[in-house]
Amino acid sequence: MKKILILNTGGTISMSEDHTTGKVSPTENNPISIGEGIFSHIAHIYMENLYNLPSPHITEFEMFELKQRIMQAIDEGYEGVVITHGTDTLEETAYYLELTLDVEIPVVITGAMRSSNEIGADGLANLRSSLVVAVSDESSDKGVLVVMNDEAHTATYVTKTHTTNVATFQTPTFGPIGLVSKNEVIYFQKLLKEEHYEVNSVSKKIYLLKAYAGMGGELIDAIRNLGADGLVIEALGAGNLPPKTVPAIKQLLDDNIPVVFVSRAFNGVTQDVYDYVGGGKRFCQDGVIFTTGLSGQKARIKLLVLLEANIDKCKLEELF
Ligand SMILES: NC(=O)C[C@H](N)C(=O)O
Repeated sequence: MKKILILNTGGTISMSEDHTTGKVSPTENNPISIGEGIFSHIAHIYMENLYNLPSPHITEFEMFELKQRIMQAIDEGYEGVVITHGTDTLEETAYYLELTLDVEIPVVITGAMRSSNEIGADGLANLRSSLVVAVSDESSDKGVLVVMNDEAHTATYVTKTHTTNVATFQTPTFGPIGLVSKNEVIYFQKLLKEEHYEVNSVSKKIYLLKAYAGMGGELIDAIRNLGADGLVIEALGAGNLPPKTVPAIKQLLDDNIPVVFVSRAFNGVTQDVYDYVGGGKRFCQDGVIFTTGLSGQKARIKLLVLLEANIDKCKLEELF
């Protein structure tokens, strides 16, 4: 049997509901800890409580420490790692690990939409599926995987699509890459591109803004005044912004602060098509970086990782 490390970081999977008030909160004894015993037929399991944080409390510091802990786990001879995490920011941690870990062993991240003592609680079921994925030899070249609701998704493209539904994690453009049955995972697809960067610090300030009709440049100016290292904007359509934002964007670019556009639309990629004031064509000529299919939160993680890895700013465009 394989030796698997489970790293708990918190989230609903580690919480319980107070049946009288309906409040859901972290408990002293992590309810997921019984998984070590009940799944001992799947793997030799070792469980560690790294944190007990709701995922809105997770920052780049915890992501970095988690990455370091996984690298240490490889030296300790673990053959797979399963991370339990709150679902709100799970996709960001997953993508951070995807970009910063260059490892052969399966790394799987999971969570739950219902706390441990709610009817239909999904935490243990997701943990079981994650262990099935982590012990499979076929999982080793698939990058960091998000396993929820009997599906395996790539960290790069998966996103939380529903506030409460257990089928919340989806990959909008092409679906899950694998399905988990009782005893095995079956893969149907694989990511074409893998990229890894060496990160040894947590120091950059990257901001994320969403565009809207009538938007001006005030927030963009404020972000520049905060000493931003980079800005990601969820732009309109294929990559356009209202005209009043143009001077503020130009100022950022003049100051050599990278600006990345994703689309606020749910599907599709950004493209420099429109040649009007605020149109994507002009922003692209000015030096704004356009992304291919990443969401705002993922593009933010990528810009953060690239800058922490000291990638030359003139290379950023080709890496997006
Ligand atoms: N389902 C969950 O885990 C949501 C919770 N608020 C968290 O992200 O910690």
